[in-house]
Amino acid sequence: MSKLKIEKLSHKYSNSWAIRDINLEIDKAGVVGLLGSNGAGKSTTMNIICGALNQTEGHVYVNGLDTRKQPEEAKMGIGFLPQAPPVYADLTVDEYLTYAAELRLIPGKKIKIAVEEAKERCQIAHFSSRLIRNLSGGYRQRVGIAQAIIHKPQLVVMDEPTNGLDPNQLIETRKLIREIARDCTVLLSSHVMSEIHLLCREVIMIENGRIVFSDTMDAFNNYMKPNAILIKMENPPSGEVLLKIKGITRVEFLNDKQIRLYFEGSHEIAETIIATSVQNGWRLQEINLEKGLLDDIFKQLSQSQQ
Ligand SMILES: Nc1ncnc2c1ncn2[C@@H]1O[C@H](COP(=O)(O)OP(=O)(O)OP(=O)(O)O)[C@@H](O)[C@H]1O
Repeated sequence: MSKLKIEKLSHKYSNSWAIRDINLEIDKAGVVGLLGSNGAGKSTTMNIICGALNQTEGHVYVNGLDTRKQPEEAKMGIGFLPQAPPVYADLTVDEYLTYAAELRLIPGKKIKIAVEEAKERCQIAHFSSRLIRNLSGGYRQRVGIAQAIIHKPQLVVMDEPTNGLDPNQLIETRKLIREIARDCTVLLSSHVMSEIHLLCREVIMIENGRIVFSDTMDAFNNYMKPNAILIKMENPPSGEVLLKIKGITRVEFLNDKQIRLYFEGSHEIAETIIATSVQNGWRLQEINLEKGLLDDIFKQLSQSQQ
């Protein structure tokens, strides 16, 4: 049974759609990244998965349970770290985690042990009686993560968990997330591509409320690399001659002047093609790396990181 299954999920705020027709299924442990620029729809999707927001259309199943029809049972299997950690600054770590355990309906006798275990896993036991307001951002985030795992859920949803952390805190928090994901699925959102690369086994990319990519990290790496080049030559040679250029793996004639060349290796292939064309009088008129949609996505992502 899949840990998380989403079917035709859409959500509308007043009269505009924030997410549209999201479908996905996750059934293994590990970190799954939800990648998208600001406003792409990550938080909306996560809030719906965790029952903090009711969707306009579609279904979410956690461990096979429909989150709208059986919300209490479904929520037993979910831990949630929202974008702003839901901690109370005036409570100590112990007081807050005890409260979180009660909210999660952990039986009274088992609360103490659940709090101790969560503190141990998040390495915050030495701060048990410290007021949360006196913790650094990184440790406050650890307390947020501790409340998300206190009931040992199989699915932990974290909305931009490393946002605003300094470089040291970032490394430590990512390490902790990796450890947590050893025995459960962590669905983590980020608008930072490098973070997704570092942490995730699978990637779901969302733009303008729609999934534009969903596959393994390896497939994502291949998808991100442009591997075709479109050229136009006045006097092109045969395909066999083009295949002799180092790195070219396939030649596709689109018409007698336009050709798509598939290649392996670096983008310097463009320079090789230009030089070879000049030497042989092929009269190259146009040359473009083919990336299509990705250019737009990258532009948006880089803008959102500025
Ligand atoms: N409460 C709201 N009322 C109206 N529109 C909203 C509301 N919350 C989000 N939106 C809009 O829905 C879209 C998706 O927002 P969402 O917060 O889900 O994106 P996100 O990918 O999480 O972005 P960010 O990284 O900035 O949090 C955006 O256009 C946003 O402006």
